[in-house]
Amino acid sequence: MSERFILAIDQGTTSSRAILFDQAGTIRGVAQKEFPQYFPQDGWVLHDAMEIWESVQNVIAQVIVNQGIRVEQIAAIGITNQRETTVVWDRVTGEPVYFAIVWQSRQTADLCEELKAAGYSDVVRAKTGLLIDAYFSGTKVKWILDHVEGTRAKAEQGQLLFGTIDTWLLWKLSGEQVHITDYTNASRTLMFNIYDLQWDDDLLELLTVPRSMLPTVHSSSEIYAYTDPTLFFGAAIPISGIAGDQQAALFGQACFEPGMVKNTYGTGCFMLMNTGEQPVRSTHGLLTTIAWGISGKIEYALEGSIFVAGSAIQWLRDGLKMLTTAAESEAYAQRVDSTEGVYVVPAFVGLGTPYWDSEARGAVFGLTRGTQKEHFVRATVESIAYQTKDVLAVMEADSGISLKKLRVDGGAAANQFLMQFQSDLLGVPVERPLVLETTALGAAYLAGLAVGFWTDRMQISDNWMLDQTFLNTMDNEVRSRLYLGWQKAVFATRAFK
Ligand SMILES: Nc1ncnc2c1ncn2[C@@H]1O[C@H](COP(=O)(O)OP(=O)(O)O)[C@@H](O)[C@H]1O
Ligand SMILES: O=P(O)(O)OC[C@H](O)CO
Repeated sequence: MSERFILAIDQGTTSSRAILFDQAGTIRGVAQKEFPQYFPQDGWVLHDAMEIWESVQNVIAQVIVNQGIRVEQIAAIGITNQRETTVVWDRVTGEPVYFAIVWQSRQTADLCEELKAAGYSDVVRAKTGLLIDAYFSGTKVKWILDHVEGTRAKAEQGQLLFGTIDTWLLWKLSGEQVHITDYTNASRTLMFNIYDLQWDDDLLELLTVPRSMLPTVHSSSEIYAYTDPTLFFGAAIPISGIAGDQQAALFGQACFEPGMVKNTYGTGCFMLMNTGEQPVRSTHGLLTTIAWGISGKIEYALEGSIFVAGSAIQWLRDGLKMLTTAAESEAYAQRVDSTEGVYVVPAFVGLGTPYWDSEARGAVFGLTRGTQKEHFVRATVESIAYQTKDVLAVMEADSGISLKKLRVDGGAAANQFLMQFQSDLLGVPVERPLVLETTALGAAYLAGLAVGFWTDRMQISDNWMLDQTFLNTMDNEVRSRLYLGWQKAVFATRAFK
């Protein structure tokens, strides 16, 4: 019999990918497609949900054709997705009623300030593990119903559906039959109680979101539906794994034991620590979130969220035209020994953990007549590592665990300079696995476990393979001095409003 594969769909903030994995967890085919980003106003970030769906169909077809496999060789499909991004669509026409409001978008910041001023922060945190912030889906749904003509009446009549991107893709892949999400994605909506595992009526009332719009919430690993045979070469393939991309990366990195941590360097940067069956409440701006729910058991994670990481490199490339590719940032950074005191704080859409400051905007400090492009690029790359240090400090404080090593992944983890600087700044080893696409791998594992392609987590842990370890080479004194400069830069950025 011919070899079989799991197909992972990784629907990220800037691109969609379809990746074929074999049983060893090795990548056997990749197709990727970027899609347009829309920035219509300061701090707003939108996608077109139909463009996302088209990009996903495109990469699935491409990977099948390019690898020359038959669809019957795909044992199952796993979906992983940019989280929180909100789509509202008409259940009859299947058409979105508005753009997808992206997780990064600040367009509901005012509404969040109102909710905070009215004293809802504690109740929201107690139920959802989250803070009131424009990042999460709840206020985005309300924004659509409040601003897009005719939508509230339709929603109240049960005509509209809400979904994060996993739900939207499952709906489309299943031939518009199935309206389901998983625990990890539900836990990012601001409407889901992560302790009793239900949509929360009080929060729905607060956000004026009709319950009929919401998907049913399932585990992260089970057969949810089969692909519509009219879509992909006539095949009905089981779709059997769903997780938000950061939780999928935690799974793909085989961080199965409490205390294990991974950091994913993509558009944003997200550090998650597995806390096991015990949800840990943060006092420093970390989020309590569902790591996954499998076979009736929920496991939790602590998360630090950085809104702008790899996208700062895209800004250098597309906005400032300083680079032609993101990868070039490494060579520029290495061409100088330091930034000569330049700091870039890429708070383009505010700051996440631990500051949660919606109003902050990007800033540059320490420019002199001698500042060159190399210093500027290096400072931008370094900002990703500094933000990570901010997050790690509070992660250690809240969990009581001091980090022994950090597992890394995501597109920007390919940057050798960044990884070395990260290890130097944290003072701990940084471990990069052979497969950097751990987000997709995690979704593949979740899908494969549900159909018996893999048997258990032990097999998955055995598949994890090291590519490179980066060891600290920096003096304590230098580290303290550099970090103090960063802290001053953040302070000054936040003061400028
Ligand atoms: N070598 C590199 N150095 C720095 N940044 C990089 C490098 N390669 C990719 N990136 C950045 O990583 C991001 C892409 O990573 P990816 O994991 O695909 O993100 P996402 O899933 O959020 O779309 C982009 O923002 C890009 O600018
Ligand atoms: O697209 P990424 O990989 O930056 O991930 C986005 C996150 O899921 C947002 O919460």
